[in-house]
Amino acid sequence: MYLMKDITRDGNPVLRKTAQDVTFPLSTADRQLAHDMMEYLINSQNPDFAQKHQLRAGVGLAAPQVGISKQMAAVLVPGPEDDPKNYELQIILINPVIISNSIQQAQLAEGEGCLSVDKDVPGYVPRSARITIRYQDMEGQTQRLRVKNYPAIVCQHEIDHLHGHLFYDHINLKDPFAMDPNTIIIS
Ligand SMILES: CNC(=O)c1cccc(C)c1Nc1nc(N2CCN(c3ccccc3Cl)CC2)nc(N2CSC[C@H]2C(=O)NC)n1
Ligand code: NI
Repeated sequence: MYLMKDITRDGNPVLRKTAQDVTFPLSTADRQLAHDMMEYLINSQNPDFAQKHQLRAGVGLAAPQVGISKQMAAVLVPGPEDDPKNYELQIILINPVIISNSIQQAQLAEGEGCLSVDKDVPGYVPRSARITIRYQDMEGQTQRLRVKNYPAIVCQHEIDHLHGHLFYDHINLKDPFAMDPNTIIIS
């Protein structure tokens, strides 16, 4: 079970490296990694458990954030407020590649946070509103996933981690809240 002490923080070089491809069949360690990352997200989204263990809530976690420079990320986007466990997206992405993306952009109304970045970095993080991801599943089967809006933003944030990018790399430092008219604002 991961705790916040297991999460690498900005400044650790592992967060700025391109992670290594995962090979198949998955090793026991790789399977455990996938399980533990998803388990962290589930635990972090449980207010009582998160409070008890002082976990920051997240909807995505990439292997470099637990110090493992491998192309693997977990995404857990809750369902609606009244039924959060009816997840909008629950997936382990292995060797993910964004193979197409919309010109249309989207950004979170309140900017982005990251478990590996302790400071708040205000500003819009413009991303593609819709993307198609080619990835391998736990059995090594190549899959394609089309996502849009919030799940798309989360997937892009996590895939960025696999290439050594952090969310604030995308903030317009001259005008962090620059409003591009045809960018979808997601709240
Ligand atoms: C929708 N709220 C906003 O956007 C947002 C709103 C305000 C400020 C910021 C700064 C925001 N930004 C932001 N908020 C989140 N969380 C909101 C709370 N939530 C959560 C919290 C408690 C229980 C269950 C859950 Cl689910 C967990 C996720 N997550 C991300 N990111 C950027 S993409 C990867 C993802 C991530 O997991 N970061 C750790 N950004
Ligand atoms: Ni992050």
